[in-house]
Amino acid sequence: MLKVSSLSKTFALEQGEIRAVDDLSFQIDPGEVFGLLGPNGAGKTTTMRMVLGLLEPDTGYAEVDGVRTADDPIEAKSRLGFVSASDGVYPWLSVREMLIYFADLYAVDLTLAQQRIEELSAMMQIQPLLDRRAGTLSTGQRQRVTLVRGLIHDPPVMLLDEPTRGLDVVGVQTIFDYIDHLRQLGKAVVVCTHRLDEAERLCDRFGLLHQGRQKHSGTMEELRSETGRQHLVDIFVDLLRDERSSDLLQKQESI
Ligand SMILES: Nc1ncnc2c1ncn2[C@@H]1O[C@H](COP(=O)(O)OP(=O)(O)OP(=O)(O)O)[C@@H](O)[C@H]1O
Repeated sequence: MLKVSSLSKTFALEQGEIRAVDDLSFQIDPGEVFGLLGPNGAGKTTTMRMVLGLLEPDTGYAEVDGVRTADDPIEAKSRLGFVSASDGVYPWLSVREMLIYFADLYAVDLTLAQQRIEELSAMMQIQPLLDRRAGTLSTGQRQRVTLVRGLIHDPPVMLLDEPTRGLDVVGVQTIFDYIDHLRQLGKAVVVCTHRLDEAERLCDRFGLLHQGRQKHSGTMEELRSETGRQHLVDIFVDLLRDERSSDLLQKQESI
Protein backbone atom coordinates (compact mmCIF):
# COMPACT_ATOMS: atom_id res chain seq x y z
CA MET A 1 0.00 0.00 0.00
CA LEU A 2 2.88 2.35 0.84
CA LYS A 3 6.30 1.39 -0.41
CA VAL A 4 9.46 3.36 0.19
CA SER A 5 12.43 2.01 -1.72
CA SER A 6 16.08 3.06 -1.33
CA LEU A 7 15.09 6.65 -0.64
CA SER A 8 17.99 9.06 -0.13
CA LYS A 9 18.31 12.83 0.23
CA THR A 10 21.40 14.96 0.80
CA PHE A 11 21.26 18.68 1.53
CA ALA A 12 24.19 20.88 0.56
CA LEU A 13 25.07 23.49 3.14
CA GLU A 14 27.96 25.96 3.29
CA GLN A 15 29.54 23.86 6.05
CA GLY A 16 29.25 20.68 4.01
CA GLU A 17 26.66 18.10 3.11
CA ILE A 18 24.00 16.55 5.31
CA ARG A 19 22.79 13.11 4.35
CA ALA A 20 19.30 13.56 5.79
CA VAL A 21 17.92 10.23 4.51
CA ASP A 22 20.22 7.41 3.52
CA ASP A 23 18.95 4.44 1.53
CA LEU A 24 15.69 4.04 3.42
CA SER A 25 13.27 1.25 2.53
CA PHE A 26 10.07 0.03 4.16
CA GLN A 27 6.65 -1.21 3.16
CA ILE A 28 3.31 -0.83 4.91
CA ASP A 29 0.37 -3.10 4.19
CA PRO A 30 -3.34 -2.29 4.49
CA GLY A 31 -4.49 -2.21 8.12
CA GLU A 32 -0.94 -1.81 9.41
CA VAL A 33 0.36 1.00 11.61
CA PHE A 34 4.06 1.76 11.12
CA GLY A 35 6.00 3.95 13.55
CA LEU A 36 8.71 5.97 11.80
CA LEU A 37 10.74 6.97 14.81
CA GLY A 38 13.98 8.74 15.52
CA PRO A 39 15.59 11.48 17.58
CA ASN A 40 15.70 15.10 16.39
CA GLY A 41 17.32 15.39 12.98
CA ALA A 42 17.01 11.67 12.22
CA GLY A 43 15.33 12.30 8.85
CA LYS A 44 11.64 11.65 9.61
CA THR A 45 10.30 14.94 8.21
CA THR A 46 12.52 14.71 5.13
CA THR A 47 11.14 11.20 4.51
CA MET A 48 7.55 12.40 4.93
CA ARG A 49 8.18 15.30 2.57
CA MET A 50 9.48 12.92 -0.10
CA VAL A 51 6.51 10.56 0.38
CA LEU A 52 4.16 13.54 0.05
CA GLY A 53 5.90 14.59 -3.16
CA LEU A 54 7.04 17.93 -1.68
CA LEU A 55 10.73 17.12 -2.03
CA GLU A 56 12.46 15.25 -4.81
CA PRO A 57 14.59 12.31 -3.66
CA ASP A 58 18.19 11.98 -4.90
CA THR A 59 17.64 8.25 -5.30
CA GLY A 60 14.83 5.79 -4.74
CA TYR A 61 11.10 6.32 -4.78
CA ALA A 62 7.91 6.34 -2.73
CA GLU A 63 4.92 4.48 -4.12
CA VAL A 64 1.47 5.24 -2.73
CA ASP A 65 -1.15 2.63 -3.51
CA GLY A 66 0.69 1.74 -6.72
CA VAL A 67 1.47 5.33 -7.79
CA ARG A 68 5.01 6.70 -7.57
CA THR A 69 5.01 10.26 -6.23
CA ALA A 70 7.66 11.33 -8.74
CA ASP A 71 5.65 9.96 -11.70
CA ASP A 72 2.24 11.38 -10.80
CA PRO A 73 2.42 13.65 -7.74
CA ILE A 74 -1.21 14.76 -7.94
CA GLU A 75 -2.59 11.23 -8.14
CA ALA A 76 -0.24 10.10 -5.34
CA LYS A 77 -1.37 13.03 -3.14
CA SER A 78 -5.02 12.12 -3.68
CA ARG A 79 -4.24 8.70 -2.17
CA LEU A 80 -2.61 10.20 0.92
CA GLY A 81 -4.11 11.79 4.01
CA PHE A 82 -1.79 13.95 6.08
CA VAL A 83 -2.40 15.07 9.63
CA SER A 84 0.15 17.17 11.49
CA ALA A 85 0.13 18.61 15.00
CA SER A 86 0.95 21.98 13.46
CA ASP A 87 -1.99 21.91 11.02
CA GLY A 88 -3.88 25.16 11.04
CA VAL A 89 -7.56 25.76 10.41
CA TYR A 90 -9.11 28.53 8.35
CA PRO A 91 -10.33 30.71 11.21
CA TRP A 92 -13.11 32.55 9.38
CA LEU A 93 -14.74 29.48 7.86
CA SER A 94 -17.14 27.30 9.79
CA VAL A 95 -15.86 23.78 10.37
CA ARG A 96 -18.39 22.44 7.88
CA GLU A 97 -17.35 24.99 5.23
CA MET A 98 -13.70 24.13 5.74
CA LEU A 99 -14.35 20.40 5.40
CA ILE A 100 -16.38 20.95 2.22
CA TYR A 101 -13.61 23.16 0.88
CA PHE A 102 -11.01 20.42 1.44
CA ALA A 103 -13.29 17.77 -0.05
CA ASP A 104 -13.63 19.99 -3.11
CA LEU A 105 -9.83 20.36 -3.37
CA TYR A 106 -9.69 16.58 -3.61
CA ALA A 107 -12.52 16.59 -6.18
CA VAL A 108 -14.93 14.74 -3.87
CA ASP A 109 -18.50 15.17 -5.08
CA LEU A 110 -20.54 17.50 -2.79
CA THR A 111 -23.19 14.93 -1.85
CA LEU A 112 -20.54 12.37 -1.01
CA ALA A 113 -18.58 15.01 0.93
CA GLN A 114 -21.66 15.87 3.01
CA GLN A 115 -22.25 12.20 3.74
CA ARG A 116 -18.60 11.73 4.76
CA ILE A 117 -18.73 14.81 6.98
CA GLU A 118 -21.74 13.36 8.82
CA GLU A 119 -20.10 9.94 9.28
CA LEU A 120 -16.67 11.23 10.28
CA SER A 121 -18.15 13.94 12.55
CA ALA A 122 -20.10 11.29 14.42
CA MET A 123 -16.97 9.16 14.76
CA MET A 124 -14.84 12.05 16.02
CA GLN A 125 -17.68 13.66 17.98
CA ILE A 126 -17.47 17.02 16.29
CA GLN A 127 -21.14 17.39 15.25
CA PRO A 128 -21.70 20.27 17.74
CA LEU A 129 -18.71 22.07 16.22
CA LEU A 130 -19.71 21.85 12.55
CA ASP A 131 -21.33 25.28 12.37
CA ARG A 132 -18.85 27.07 14.61
CA ARG A 133 -16.12 29.28 13.21
CA ALA A 134 -12.91 27.21 13.12
CA GLY A 135 -10.94 30.05 14.75
CA THR A 136 -12.91 29.65 17.99
CA LEU A 137 -11.95 26.01 18.60
CA SER A 138 -9.73 24.77 21.43
CA THR A 139 -6.53 22.83 20.62
CA GLY A 140 -8.23 19.47 21.19
CA GLN A 141 -11.29 20.41 19.14
CA ARG A 142 -9.08 21.70 16.33
CA GLN A 143 -7.14 18.46 16.36
CA ARG A 144 -10.34 16.42 16.00
CA VAL A 145 -11.36 18.59 13.04
CA THR A 146 -7.97 18.09 11.35
CA LEU A 147 -8.31 14.32 11.86
CA VAL A 148 -11.65 14.43 10.04
CA ARG A 149 -10.13 16.65 7.36
CA GLY A 150 -7.33 14.11 6.75
CA LEU A 151 -9.89 11.44 5.92
CA ILE A 152 -12.33 13.52 3.90
CA HIS A 153 -11.17 12.06 0.56
CA ASP A 154 -10.99 8.52 2.00
CA PRO A 155 -7.29 7.98 1.18
CA PRO A 156 -5.83 4.46 1.51
CA VAL A 157 -2.63 5.78 3.14
CA MET A 158 -2.50 8.10 6.17
CA LEU A 159 0.55 9.98 7.45
CA LEU A 160 0.31 11.29 11.01
CA ASP A 161 3.03 13.67 12.16
CA GLU A 162 3.27 14.07 15.95
CA PRO A 163 -0.48 13.49 16.24
CA THR A 164 -0.63 13.73 20.05
CA ARG A 165 1.49 16.87 20.49
CA GLY A 166 -0.17 19.42 22.76
CA LEU A 167 -3.14 17.20 23.62
CA ASP A 168 -4.47 16.30 27.05
CA VAL A 169 -5.19 12.74 28.11
CA VAL A 170 -8.64 12.72 26.46
CA GLY A 171 -7.15 14.16 23.26
CA VAL A 172 -4.46 11.47 23.25
CA GLN A 173 -7.10 8.78 23.70
CA THR A 174 -9.01 10.27 20.75
CA ILE A 175 -5.91 9.79 18.60
CA PHE A 176 -5.57 6.21 19.79
CA ASP A 177 -9.22 5.51 18.88
CA TYR A 178 -8.75 7.24 15.52
CA ILE A 179 -5.73 5.10 14.68
CA ASP A 180 -7.62 1.95 15.71
CA HIS A 181 -10.39 3.04 13.39
CA LEU A 182 -7.91 3.58 10.54
CA ARG A 183 -6.59 0.08 11.13
CA GLN A 184 -10.12 -1.35 10.95
CA LEU A 185 -10.75 0.59 7.75
CA GLY A 186 -7.68 -1.12 6.27
CA LYS A 187 -5.63 2.05 5.86
CA ALA A 188 -1.85 1.88 5.77
CA VAL A 189 -0.75 4.29 8.50
CA VAL A 190 2.58 5.98 9.20
CA VAL A 191 3.00 7.63 12.59
CA CYS A 192 5.95 9.91 13.31
CA THR A 193 6.34 10.70 16.97
CA HIS A 194 8.86 11.38 19.72
CA ARG A 195 6.53 9.75 22.24
CA LEU A 196 8.13 6.31 22.27
CA ASP A 197 5.81 4.98 24.99
CA GLU A 198 2.79 5.89 22.85
CA ALA A 199 4.39 4.48 19.72
CA GLU A 200 4.94 1.18 21.47
CA ARG A 201 1.22 0.92 22.25
CA LEU A 202 0.04 2.24 18.90
CA CYS A 203 2.17 0.72 16.18
CA ASP A 204 2.38 -2.77 14.73
CA ARG A 205 5.86 -2.30 13.26
CA PHE A 206 8.66 0.22 13.55
CA GLY A 207 11.47 1.77 11.58
CA LEU A 208 14.08 3.32 13.87
CA LEU A 209 15.97 6.09 12.12
CA HIS A 210 19.20 7.65 13.24
CA GLN A 211 21.26 10.11 11.19
CA GLY A 212 19.20 9.27 8.12
CA ARG A 213 19.72 5.51 8.32
CA GLN A 214 17.29 2.85 9.41
CA LYS A 215 19.13 1.23 12.31
CA HIS A 216 16.42 -1.29 13.26
CA SER A 217 13.09 -2.32 11.84
CA GLY A 218 10.42 -4.82 12.74
CA THR A 219 7.73 -5.60 15.28
CA MET A 220 8.33 -4.92 18.96
CA GLU A 221 9.08 -8.62 19.45
CA GLU A 222 11.62 -8.57 16.60
CA LEU A 223 13.26 -5.42 17.96
CA ARG A 224 13.46 -6.98 21.43
CA SER A 225 15.16 -10.11 20.18
CA GLU A 226 17.51 -8.11 17.90
CA THR A 227 18.62 -5.61 20.56
CA GLY A 228 18.06 -7.46 23.83
CA ARG A 229 16.11 -4.40 25.04
CA GLN A 230 12.50 -4.37 26.23
CA HIS A 231 11.46 -0.85 25.27
CA LEU A 232 12.00 1.58 22.42
CA VAL A 233 13.38 4.19 24.76
CA ASP A 234 16.22 1.82 25.81
CA ILE A 235 16.97 0.98 22.17
CA PHE A 236 17.25 4.70 21.40
CA VAL A 237 19.45 5.40 24.39
CA ASP A 238 21.83 2.69 23.11
CA LEU A 239 21.85 4.21 19.61
CA LEU A 240 22.65 7.69 20.94
CA ARG A 241 25.30 6.31 23.28
CA ASP A 242 26.96 4.45 20.37
CA GLU A 243 26.96 7.69 18.37
CA ARG A 244 28.62 9.63 21.23
CA SER A 245 31.35 7.02 21.68
CA SER A 246 32.08 6.89 17.95
CA ASP A 247 32.22 10.74 17.83
CA LEU A 248 34.66 10.67 20.73
CA LEU A 249 36.77 8.02 19.02
CA GLN A 250 36.90 10.09 15.82
CA LYS A 251 37.98 13.18 17.79
CA GLN A 252 40.70 11.22 19.58
CA GLU A 253 41.95 9.79 16.28
CA SER A 254 42.15 13.25 14.70
CA ILE A 255 44.23 14.68 17.59
N1 LIG B 1 15.87 22.09 3.75
C1 LIG B 1 16.94 21.66 4.41
N2 LIG B 1 18.14 22.17 4.17
C2 LIG B 1 19.24 21.73 4.83
N3 LIG B 1 19.22 20.76 5.77
C3 LIG B 1 18.04 20.22 6.05
C4 LIG B 1 16.83 20.62 5.41
N4 LIG B 1 15.79 19.90 5.90
C5 LIG B 1 16.33 19.08 6.83
N5 LIG B 1 17.66 19.27 6.91
C6 LIG B 1 18.60 18.53 7.78
O1 LIG B 1 18.39 17.14 7.54
C7 LIG B 1 18.47 16.41 8.75
C8 LIG B 1 17.16 15.64 8.96
O2 LIG B 1 16.15 16.59 9.23
P1 LIG B 1 14.61 16.17 9.46
O3 LIG B 1 13.85 17.44 9.63
O4 LIG B 1 14.20 15.25 8.40
O5 LIG B 1 14.71 15.38 10.85
P2 LIG B 1 13.54 14.91 11.83
O6 LIG B 1 13.80 13.48 12.12
O7 LIG B 1 12.21 15.25 11.26
O8 LIG B 1 13.84 15.79 13.11
P3 LIG B 1 12.82 16.40 14.23
O9 LIG B 1 12.40 15.24 15.07
O10 LIG B 1 13.73 17.34 14.98
O11 LIG B 1 11.71 17.09 13.52
C9 LIG B 1 18.78 17.42 9.85
O12 LIG B 1 20.17 17.43 10.06
C10 LIG B 1 18.32 18.75 9.26
O13 LIG B 1 19.05 19.83 9.78
